Amino acid sequence: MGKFPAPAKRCRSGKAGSVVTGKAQDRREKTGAVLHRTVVLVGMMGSGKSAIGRNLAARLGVAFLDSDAEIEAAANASIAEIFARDGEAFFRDREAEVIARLLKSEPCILSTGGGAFLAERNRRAIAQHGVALWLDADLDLLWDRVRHKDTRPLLRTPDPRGTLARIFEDRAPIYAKAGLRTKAEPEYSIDDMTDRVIETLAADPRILELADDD
Ligand SMILES: Nc1ncnc2c1ncn2[C@@H]1O[C@H](COP(=O)(O)OP(=O)(O)O)[C@@H](O)[C@H]1O
Ligand SMILES: O=C(O)C1=C[C@@H](OP(=O)(O)O)[C@@H](O)[C@H](O)C1
Ligand SMILES: [Mg+2]
Repeated sequence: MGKFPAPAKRCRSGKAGSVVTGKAQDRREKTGAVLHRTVVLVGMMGSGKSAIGRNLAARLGVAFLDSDAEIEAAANASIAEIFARDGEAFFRDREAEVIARLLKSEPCILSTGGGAFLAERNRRAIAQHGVALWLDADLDLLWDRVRHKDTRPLLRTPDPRGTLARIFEDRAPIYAKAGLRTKAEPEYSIDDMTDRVIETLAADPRILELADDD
C-alpha cells in the first residue's frame, strides 16, 4: 500500500485559505504535510508509542521526542535503574517536568511512557499544548510485544502477563479520554499503523494538513 503523505485522494478539504509560511512551508514542500499541533502518543506499554512515534515523525518531517528517552538521558540511567534507585514517584515527577518542557517545542511527535497520561497534570498540559492520540492495542498484542523484554520495571513481577492485564484494565478508561484513537491490529506493520495514525490525524486539518497531489 502507498505511503502517506502523498496520495491525492487522502487530502483534506477545509484548508483553503490557510496560510502556511516559513518552516511549515518548507516541510510541506518536502513531505506534503503540515502538522499544526504536537501529537502526544499515549497508551499501554508495547502499544508502539516509541516505534510508531519515530516512524510518524520521519514521515511528517518533524522532530521526534520520547519522554522516557529524555529522562534516561538527563539521569544517565535506564528507566529500570531510576525506578530501582529513586522510586516510581520520583520518576513520575521527572516525567511530568519533561513532558511540560517538551510540549513547548514547535509541533512535533511526542511519545510518552505508558503511565504519563494517568496524571491529571499531564493530561491538562497535553490538552493545552497538543493533542493526545491513544494507540489502542488489545492485551494479547501488547503481551506479544513486551514479553521478550525486561526493560519495563512494572512488569518485573512473578506473573507479568497478569500484571499487564490488571494495568490494562485499570488504565483503559483513562486512555479513552484522549482526543484521538487509532486501533492497532496484529497484522499491521509499523508502516501500516503509521498510515492509520496519519489518517486519524488528517481527519482534522487543524491538526494535520496533507498537501494536494497536483
Ligand atoms: N505494527 C507495529 N506497531 C507498533 N510496534 C510494533 C509493530 N510491529 C512490531 N512492533 C514492535 O513492538 C514494539 C513496541 O514497543 P514500543 O514502541 O517500545 O512501545 P511503547 O513505547 O508503547 O512501549 C517495538 O519493538 C516495535 O518494533
Ligand atoms: O506504563 C508505565 O507506567 C511505564 C511505561 C514505560 O514506557 P513505555 O510505555 O514506552 O514502555 C516507562 O515509562 C515506565 O517503565 C513506566
Ligand atoms: Mg516507549
